[in-house]
Amino acid sequence: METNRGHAGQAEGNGEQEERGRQGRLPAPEALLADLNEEQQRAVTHGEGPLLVLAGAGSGKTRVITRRIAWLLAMGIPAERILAITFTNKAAQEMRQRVERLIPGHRVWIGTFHAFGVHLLRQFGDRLSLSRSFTIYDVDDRNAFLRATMEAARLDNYRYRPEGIASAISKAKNQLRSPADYARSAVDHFAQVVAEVYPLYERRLRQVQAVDFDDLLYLPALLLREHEQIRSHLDDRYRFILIDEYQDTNLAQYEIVRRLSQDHRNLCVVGDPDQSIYRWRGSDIRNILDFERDFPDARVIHLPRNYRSTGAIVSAANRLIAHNKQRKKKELRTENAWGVPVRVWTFRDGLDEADQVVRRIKETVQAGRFRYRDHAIFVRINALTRVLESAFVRHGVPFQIVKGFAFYERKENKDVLAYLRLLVNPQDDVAFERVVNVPARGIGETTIERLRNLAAERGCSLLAAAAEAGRCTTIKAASARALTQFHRLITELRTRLDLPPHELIDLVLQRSGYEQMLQSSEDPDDQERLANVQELVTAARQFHELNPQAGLTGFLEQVALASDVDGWDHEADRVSVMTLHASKGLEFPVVYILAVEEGLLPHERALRDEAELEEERRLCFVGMTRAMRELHLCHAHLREYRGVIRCAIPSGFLDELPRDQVEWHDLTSTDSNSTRPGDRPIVYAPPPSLPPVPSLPSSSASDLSGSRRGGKSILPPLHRSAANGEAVEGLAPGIVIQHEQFGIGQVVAVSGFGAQQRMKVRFPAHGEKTLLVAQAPFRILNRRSGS
Ligand SMILES: Nc1ncnc2c1ncn2[C@@H]1O[C@H](COP(=O)(O)OP(=O)(O)OP(=O)(O)O)[C@@H](O)[C@H]1O
Ligand SMILES: [Mg+2]
Repeated sequence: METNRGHAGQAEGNGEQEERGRQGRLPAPEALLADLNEEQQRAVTHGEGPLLVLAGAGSGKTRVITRRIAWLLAMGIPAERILAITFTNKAAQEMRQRVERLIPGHRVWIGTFHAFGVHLLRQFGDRLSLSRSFTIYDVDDRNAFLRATMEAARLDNYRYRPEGIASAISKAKNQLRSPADYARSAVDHFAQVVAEVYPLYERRLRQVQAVDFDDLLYLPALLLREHEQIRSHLDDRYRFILIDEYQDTNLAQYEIVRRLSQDHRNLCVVGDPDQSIYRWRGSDIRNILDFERDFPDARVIHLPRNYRSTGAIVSAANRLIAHNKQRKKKELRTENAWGVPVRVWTFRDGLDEADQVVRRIKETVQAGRFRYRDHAIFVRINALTRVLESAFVRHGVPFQIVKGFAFYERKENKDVLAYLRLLVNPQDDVAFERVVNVPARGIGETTIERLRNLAAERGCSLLAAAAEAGRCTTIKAASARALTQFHRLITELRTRLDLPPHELIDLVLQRSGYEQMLQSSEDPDDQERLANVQELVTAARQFHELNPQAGLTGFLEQVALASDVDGWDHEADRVSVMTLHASKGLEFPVVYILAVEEGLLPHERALRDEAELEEERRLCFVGMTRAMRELHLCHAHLREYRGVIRCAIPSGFLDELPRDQVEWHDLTSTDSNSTRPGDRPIVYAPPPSLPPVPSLPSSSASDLSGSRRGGKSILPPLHRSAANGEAVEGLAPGIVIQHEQFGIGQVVAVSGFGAQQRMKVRFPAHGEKTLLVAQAPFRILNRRSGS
């Protein structure tokens, strides 16, 4: 019996050295090497000069970084001379703790590139006319700000959406192209519009003392490029630089690294080109492939052995990735046991897939083979988690969906955060506009428009203009009063900036009337919103306890830098659900990858582009190589995606796995869960011209329900509630049903109870119908995703 031998979580070992560290004794340098193989030891003990560790998944690269930090410290290198960069804040936190266990009390700076960027800008931003209290705009803020910039410059009459222009600017920054660089190469009309907007956007951002997310890399790169004194100071300060997941650096990150390791070339990077999955965000795999060209004297170390996964998993992953043409040939090897075969599961539809996977996990846990926390489910896109959520609830299985910043993206929390941002940076016009009339203060859009004009005339912020509103003839007296009151509120609150962040949030909630607004609301959702903003107070308190010196600015910074995986609690005994992208660097005893289907994995975006297809294959490879003991790949015949139910074709990636080593299980018919090792799955070929289901005329929709394979319907039987006259559980607006006569439709309203329960359903081919639930012959097909 396999009893809880695996561990889930951030990969990188928990050897006995760490135990020793916990007991407070500093390990002798050699003790740090005991549980490393020869190549790892060479990497850890490498002296000065550039070092590239190029190695496959699960071969101990992250362990090398952690151990090398400890080694350098044990060799007497002062902590402040070491800089370690990880891919997520979560990974940084883990690494910090692991080093802490080896060398208690160390103070090495370990964080992401973005956090390092903030760190530099808070120190040296003044060289770029940036005050210490600058605001960090997230994507929403940035888009709103760009829109406002275009409106102010009367550039909003083009047919291009601000989001499109914003992402072109983002790309330019990641490639270190200034507005002038961009303008020089702008040929088509879109590029010319971008070239016109980009400098205005930059100028206005600086006026309001804000930076966007890309600036956190772009500006430090400029700083290091243009201020030699600062560059050489930092180069000297960070004598030893270590970077994990180097294959996913972009040009701006690369520039920062290069500039910091010019005089002291003690740069150690580790990575795996087969795991480069952020091309769409500007990552450039060439950074790792060209390392030897950039540093001709670099020492290159390959780690030969995978410690993470069973032989079966390693073999399957090897076979998949071998199909990429743009790669250096390399094979993972492991000395671990072969283990159980990789399994491919075929389901009827996505609902069935979620249901059966969750059920299987529950059975495995009940049988004592693994814990819930040993399991992870990966999906290509977030939208697929919705169906899983209800399956978990139905089966009473504890789970966590790793979408860390969703909490901070809730409207109410963004409102409260906007108040805080405005307190820290009164120039922050985006924050001002967000909260000036929340709660309602009788300040309408016309007033705001006039206030914007006033601010533009005076060349001041909206908040400063608000103080003067009374003197502006175009603003109505009542609105002007409201504006000056708002100005007074913010000014008063600003005098309390010395309070710890959670106390300040409390004060803001009370004084702004925000709490009162939610408390007195009749809307039941507002009670939940109230709970959320109170949770924000808790988050701030916890932050303060851990970082008593960081203050409100530190808290806002943490919020701004939060990424998906940061909210993940790897110690909780829950099944983890996350995107394949978020799974990078982690490991779990049991992994399920859902919806391994054409259009999802590989994503439809990649179907026509060979380079993108290879990136999708790498993404699949990353997911597979997270598994330590068991790997399950799932696909279904029907998949609901973007509110449309489609026939789904198994991913071509499944065909690339070693057929004789993978077990295929077809669960599309209730009586057959037979195992046929070595068999190909029975591929359900959809009729060639089948359009998305909801637009089907009802006759073809019933054809679909009659589709047969092996003599069995591929859909569940019709729900005939007339037979028992009961209300149907789980019926709610948004749910997609199939009616015997009207075909597929979406529920728009449900009313009444028991035998009297009615639902209003919109049928594409028949319009809206109100039906008595207990009488209607229908079945629930699926929830509508994206609703
Ligand atoms: N020498 C070793 N002996 C035993 N276990 C090891 C050794 N080196 C690494 N491991 C273990 O192997 C697993 C993978 O290590 P690690 O996460 O460092 O690999 P990686 O190369 O960083 O993987 P990835 O490419 O997925 O980021 C971890 O559980 C780690 O503890
Ligand atoms: Mg790693």
